[in-house]
Amino acid sequence: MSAANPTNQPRPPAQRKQPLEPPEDAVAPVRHPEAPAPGEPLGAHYGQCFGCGGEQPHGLHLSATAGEGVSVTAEFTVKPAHQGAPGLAHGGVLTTALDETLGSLGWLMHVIAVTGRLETDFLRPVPVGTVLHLEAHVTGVHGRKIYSTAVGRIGGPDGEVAVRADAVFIEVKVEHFIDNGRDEEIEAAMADPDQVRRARAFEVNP
Ligand SMILES: CCCCCCCCCCCCCC(=O)SCCNC(=O)CCNC(=O)[C@H](O)C(C)(C)COP(=O)(O)OP(=O)(O)OC[C@H]1O[C@@H](n2cnc3c(N)ncnc32)[C@H](O)[C@@H]1OP(=O)(O)O
Repeated sequence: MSAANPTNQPRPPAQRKQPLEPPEDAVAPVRHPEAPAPGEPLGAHYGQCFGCGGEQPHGLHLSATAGEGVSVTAEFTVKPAHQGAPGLAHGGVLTTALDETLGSLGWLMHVIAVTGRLETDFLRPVPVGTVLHLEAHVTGVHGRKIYSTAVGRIGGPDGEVAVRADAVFIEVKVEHFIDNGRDEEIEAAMADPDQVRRARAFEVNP
């Protein structure tokens, strides 16, 4: 009997861990013709997002920039509110930074996708005050599954690798949010006067 599966019953398919590498018949990701140009900041997809929103006082305020192909770079400054051990970033916060960076790749394909599986490797501790430089790109697309990978470096694009992650995001329709999110936030987001942000949330066309 294993600790991860104490009853040793076979898991139903939906609960089985899915591979993080694209399958052999995966296709290359396609950059949308109207995606932001390389070097253009992506901005926040939602003001209240803990990862990128400007309206979350203790959020990460991560800012992502479009790269070549289907890739992004991002920066996140570790603040005292992000500590786990004294003076060091919490691992869950670092995973959030990776998740947010990977999540922003969808906008380059004009696809809405949510994290299905995300695996983080923590290679170096990250002190408070660090500017974590992140890079993420899509490695393959298979149906609704988007495979991607990200790395976080200390101080700049050539800094020491502190964290890395592989992920599978699953493409969803906007109903995923409308049907599952709390009404008051959904209604406020739909009334967002920022047209780009609203388009990114609700009017994304494949
Ligand atoms: C307000 C709106 C704002 C929006 C702005 C943009 C948002 C950006 C937010 C960014 C914030 C940062 C990002 C965040 O933090 S996003 C927040 C964290 N993530 C979530 O909350 C997702 C919760 N999970 C679900 O809702 C469902 O389970 C989903 C939608 C994921 C799938 O349920 P659904 O019933 O739809 O799918 P299906 O069962 O028919 O499967 C379809 C295919 O997918 C494969 N599969 C399924 N699950 C997994 C898995 N876990 N790993 C790997 N693969 C998986 C499955 O094998 C199948 O493959 P195949 O058999 O076809 O080969």
